[in-house]
Amino acid sequence: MSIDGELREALARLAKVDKLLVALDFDGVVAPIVPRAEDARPLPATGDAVVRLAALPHTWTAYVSGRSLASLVAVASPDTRTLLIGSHGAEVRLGGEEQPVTLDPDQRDALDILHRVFTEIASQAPGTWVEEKPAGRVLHTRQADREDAAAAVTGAKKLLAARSDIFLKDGKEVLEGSVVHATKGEGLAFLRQVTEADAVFFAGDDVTDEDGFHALETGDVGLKVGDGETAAAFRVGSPEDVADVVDLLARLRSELPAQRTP
Ligand SMILES: O=P(O)(O)OC[C@H]1O[C@H](O[C@H]2O[C@H](CO)[C@@H](O)[C@H](O)[C@H]2O)[C@H](O)[C@@H](O)[C@@H]1O
Repeated sequence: MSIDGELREALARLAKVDKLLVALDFDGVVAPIVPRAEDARPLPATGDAVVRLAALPHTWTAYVSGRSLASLVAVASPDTRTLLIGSHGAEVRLGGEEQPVTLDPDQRDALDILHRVFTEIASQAPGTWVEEKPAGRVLHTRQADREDAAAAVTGAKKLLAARSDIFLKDGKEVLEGSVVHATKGEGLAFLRQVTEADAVFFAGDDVTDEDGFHALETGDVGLKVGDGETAAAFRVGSPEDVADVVDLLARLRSELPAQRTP
């Protein structure tokens, strides 16, 4: 892909900041969307650029994902330098050290109810299935007939409408439910704080990534992948394009004289 001039300029500016955080959503950004969640894998070019960035001084890389940490680690195989935000902000791994989510008794009861509703719906809608996370459940509909998928999501939302302790989010052919209120915006703000980054690059493709784009500040760069409304300043079409962008950022930053000596 030829990278648009304004995006190229923004990357060149970003590459020069003292402390840089490069944060990427996983599914649909680092890894192309696939029918089965467990089959998603990073594009090699993106994974390689992330490793090169993480090796540079004053440069942090992060995956900011809706997946549970366990699922993210299984599919992304990140090295321990890459910071991880899982479950849309509810789980954190810094330097290989996990800060797992803990649930109180009321949240555990709510998770049981969420599990029962989603599994009951999935048992009646062929092609749907339920993914388990420490603080939530995901009703996957990608492999279902479109009418069955829509009916399953509508039915689940109706059954959970009165629950103020279960937070629902629409995603790409999924309905996510969580008993912990967390957003990628909070996840990014936390990473900005712990890394003391002077600027942040964030790329995302889904509606839940908009919380991340809204958390960006002056001097940051937001990159939307694919179609749909966005608060990001820049847009590319596909994960393959993201690979080109992250590779360019890694090259620009590694070419700076200050980056050559750790
Ligand atoms: O925030 P992300 O890293 O993008 O995670 C969002 C959800 O991603 C996964 O589901 C999505 O990707 C699957 C594999 O490509 C696809 O089959 C599914 O339809 C997508 O919605 C993951 O399974 C969820 O837990 C994440 O929340």
